[in-house]
Amino acid sequence: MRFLQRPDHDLTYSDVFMVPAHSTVGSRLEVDLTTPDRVGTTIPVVVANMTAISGRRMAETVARRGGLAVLPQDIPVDVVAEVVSWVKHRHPVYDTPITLSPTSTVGEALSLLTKRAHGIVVVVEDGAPVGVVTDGQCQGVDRFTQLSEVMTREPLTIPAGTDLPKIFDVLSGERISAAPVVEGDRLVGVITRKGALRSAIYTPAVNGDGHLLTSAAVGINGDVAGKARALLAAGVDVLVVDTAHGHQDKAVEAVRAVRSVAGAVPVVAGNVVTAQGTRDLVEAGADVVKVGVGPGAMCTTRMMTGVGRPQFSAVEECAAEARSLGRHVWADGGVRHPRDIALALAAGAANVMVGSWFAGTYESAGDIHDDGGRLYKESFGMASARAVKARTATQSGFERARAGLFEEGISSSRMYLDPQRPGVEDLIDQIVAGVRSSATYAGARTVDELHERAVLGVQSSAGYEEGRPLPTSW
Ligand SMILES: NC(=O)C1=CN([C@@H]2O[C@H](COP(=O)(O)OP(=O)(O)OC[C@H]3O[C@@H](n4cnc5c(N)ncnc54)[C@H](OP(=O)(O)O)[C@@H]3O)[C@@H](O)[C@H]2O)C=CC1
Ligand SMILES: Nc1nc2c(ncn2[C@@H]2O[C@H](COP(=O)(O)O)[C@@H](O)[C@H]2O)c(=O)[nH]1
Ligand SMILES: [K+]
Repeated sequence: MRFLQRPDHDLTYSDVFMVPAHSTVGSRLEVDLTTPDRVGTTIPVVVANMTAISGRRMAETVARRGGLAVLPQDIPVDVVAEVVSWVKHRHPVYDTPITLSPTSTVGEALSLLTKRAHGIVVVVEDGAPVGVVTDGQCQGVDRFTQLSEVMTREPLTIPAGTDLPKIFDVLSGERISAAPVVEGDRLVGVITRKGALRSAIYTPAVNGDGHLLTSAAVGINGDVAGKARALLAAGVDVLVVDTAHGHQDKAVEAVRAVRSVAGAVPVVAGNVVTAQGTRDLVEAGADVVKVGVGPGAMCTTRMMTGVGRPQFSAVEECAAEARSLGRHVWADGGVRHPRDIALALAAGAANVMVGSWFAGTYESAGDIHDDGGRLYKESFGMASARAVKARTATQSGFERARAGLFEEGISSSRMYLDPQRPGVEDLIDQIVAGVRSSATYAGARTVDELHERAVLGVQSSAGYEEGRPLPTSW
């Protein structure tokens, strides 16, 4: 990566733009976004380890499209083990169905429909689909109405293994968006028209056994090696050592402890924003260093402490150091648009963490709320009073109150679902389209080539503003 003119101050994503270069890449579909960090992701998207965002549905859905979700350090190990096992038993192509019985109610169906983006409840009897219910069929009827009264009977089903373009055509021909997938008459999944298209374009992130990839975070306090061992025993494929200030002795010790038990499992550690911080974590055993202090949407660190670093420059410096040591970085925080991910990769990141942007999706861990017809989810920072209270639940009242004094995050924010893109896969489509296109503008076929070839400039806020679309006249 090079600058047209290297600036003498630090920059964040909005400060920079990429200049188009001569390209021999004939199509955006020629771009391979497999990440060079060797964790197994086929797109550069990692869901941040935040309690309001990263749970089982997020992990399953994102891994199916080639990304990875990190389960937060606050989730008890036995729950992580259960989630990991569940994710690993999901189908790499078909979505997990929402199932109810013919005597279940419309109210139950409505409360479950927003858990997943595919938009149908499959009504089952003895494991076989006997009906399908959509949101439309639940409107205008009493919430206690039984599903047998509103469902479409003898629904169209797709035999498992059917060719993906054929599924797309069949669903288009029948003018339906989703159908149950069956082996014999047994329900094994759901597929949507968009899902068939996506499965033809994306490659799932899987481990050596072909199971969807999983990851979990461990903090730096307590028995770090013991917790890491337990996570490994649960089948976690990528371990993340997670703390606000990764460049402190305790964090370095924690990385050493995790490395000593991790074997061949990749160890990610952070957060830092300097070359020296990167080097120290690599020397302690990190395969990947997580970069970002203060850019997160839920984060008040910079306002509380004045500490942090504009994210583009932080990623650039840390990535250069990591790459010189044969390692990589994940850019963590501050991503609001697909462009930010392209720019993080241009700066040298191998993968990019997204938190709050994904909070406003069906698949995030929180409950859905309705604000006068606009759906939203509540999100909160992992250093907020709310998260600290949960994390310190086993400590004395005094210790909890003392920990609560050091909050550096928002306890409650509303993340609205975009009606055009309510599912995390909709956002992934947008990200992947943007980043593939960005690579072709740079003449790059891979993530590494994007980094090597990118030419960047620094823009004024007017320059940034010019790039935004204008929905009304001026
Ligand atoms: N990327 C970012 O900008 C930030 C991310 N976070 C996220 O919030 C969550 C909680 O992280 P964290 O607060 O590290 O909690 P942890 O539970 O991981 O504990 C951090 C440990 O480090 C010690 N410590 C020393 N200096 C600091 C410091 N400046 N900030 C925080 N801890 C310090 C703490 O001791 P003591 O409490 O006695 O001081 C404590 O023992 C994590 O998920 C983290 O990623 C939080 C802040 C910034
Ligand atoms: N200072 C804080 N940082 C936080 C907190 N919770 C999460 N985070 C960091 O943000 C990123 C995600 O960034 P986003 O812009 O995509 O939301 C996450 O991975 C953490 O590093 C917090 O309470 N305080
Ligand atoms: K912030």
